[in-house]
Amino acid sequence: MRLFPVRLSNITKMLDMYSQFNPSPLSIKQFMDFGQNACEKKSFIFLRKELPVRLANIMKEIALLPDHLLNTQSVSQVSSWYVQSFEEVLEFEKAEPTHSNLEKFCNTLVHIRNRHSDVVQTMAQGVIEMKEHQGGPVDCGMESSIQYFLDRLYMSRISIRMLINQHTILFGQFPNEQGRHIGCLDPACQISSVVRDAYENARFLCDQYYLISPELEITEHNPHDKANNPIRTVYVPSHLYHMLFELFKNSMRAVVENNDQDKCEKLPPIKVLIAEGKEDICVKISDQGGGIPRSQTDQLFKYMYSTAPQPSKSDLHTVPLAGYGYGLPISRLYARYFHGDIVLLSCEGYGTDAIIYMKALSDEANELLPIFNKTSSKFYRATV
Ligand SMILES: CS(=O)(=O)N1CCC(Oc2ccc(-c3c(C(=O)NC[C@H]4CC[C@H](C(=O)O)CC4)noc3-c3cc(Cl)c(O)cc3O)cc2)CC1
Repeated sequence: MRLFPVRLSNITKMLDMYSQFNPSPLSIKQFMDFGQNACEKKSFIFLRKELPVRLANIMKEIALLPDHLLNTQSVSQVSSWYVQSFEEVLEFEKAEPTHSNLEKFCNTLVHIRNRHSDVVQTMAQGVIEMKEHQGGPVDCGMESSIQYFLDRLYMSRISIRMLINQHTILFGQFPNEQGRHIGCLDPACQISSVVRDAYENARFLCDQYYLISPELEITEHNPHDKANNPIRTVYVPSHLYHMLFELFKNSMRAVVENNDQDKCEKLPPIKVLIAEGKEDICVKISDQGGGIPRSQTDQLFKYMYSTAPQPSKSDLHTVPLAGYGYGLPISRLYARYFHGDIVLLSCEGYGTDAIIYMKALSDEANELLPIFNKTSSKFYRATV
């Protein structure tokens, strides 16, 4: 994207200024407390500073990428989206919080969210362009710096979309159609319902492609609740759904492809345990899909996972359980975003357990945000 000198120097100056601030992480409790007595002016005042800070922090890292990645058409496109969005938010830097400006700000956030909707696919395309341009395999130093960068880019993107979604849902066109939800947060998210929802949708794809799918068994364990009511927590249901949908697709692919259906009438079921402790809420997905060697488990979290097919649009209908090679790493980012995690424990020859960890207490579920500083910059210099 060619920028005129005056515009370029202005952006550079503003980037340097805003990237000197550290992003301010919020906890799920803070999102909830604010949302219960939501004030649009306060949200506007906070976001017109916090959004440029988060944008500037990741834009400084985009600028540090190696030229043969940064100069690909796709990564240049992503970079220009960030520049445009950064400039659009800065137009409100000194604006009065009038009704008209608040409405314009909300519309701008919707526009920015839509502009960035294809960042993940476009970055995947950029990595492919870089590999094609290089003509050979990417060395492990380059792969680890790309892994480091993409983890931070997508975590930053998750956090920016969380802030935008909260503001546009709370103060947008339909503020009163939320029921008990506070923005995209559900204060009483029933985990087993999200599990069933994700399972049914993954099963639909599995049946479409393999004409068969494993059954689901759910067990809940909540030692603090004698009545053993369904376990609920304050969370973003769409984040939990994203993680579960990816993990169910992987389990179904392994179970169907690694069980000889001629020999056994039924496929072994996928078993899900939901457990609530004092510190963690865990969702364990256990399958008998044959497992993977311990030496290969880390590979599954790599954005450049070698066997992940790079589907064309048509492929996504014909090979539905495959992804762009980003399903698992991004699912782990969703878990880590609120200080949880996803862990894979595979027993080669038998099957795999995938465990989603979430914080049980909303005041411990703090955003985990990438911060641009000398340490992160050194990482790029060291491995490029
Ligand atoms: C980057 S991504 O997120 O987009 N994505 C990651 C996922 C990948 O697809 C998959 C899916 C399933 C599996 C798989 C196997 C399996 O396949 N075993 C048999 C091979 C074991 C190695 C063996 C070899 O040595 O090469 C060759 C056979 N066994 O256990 C699992 C499994 C994995 C996850 Cl993560 C899980 O949650 C549950 C599971 O049961 C592997 C790969 C698409 C790409």
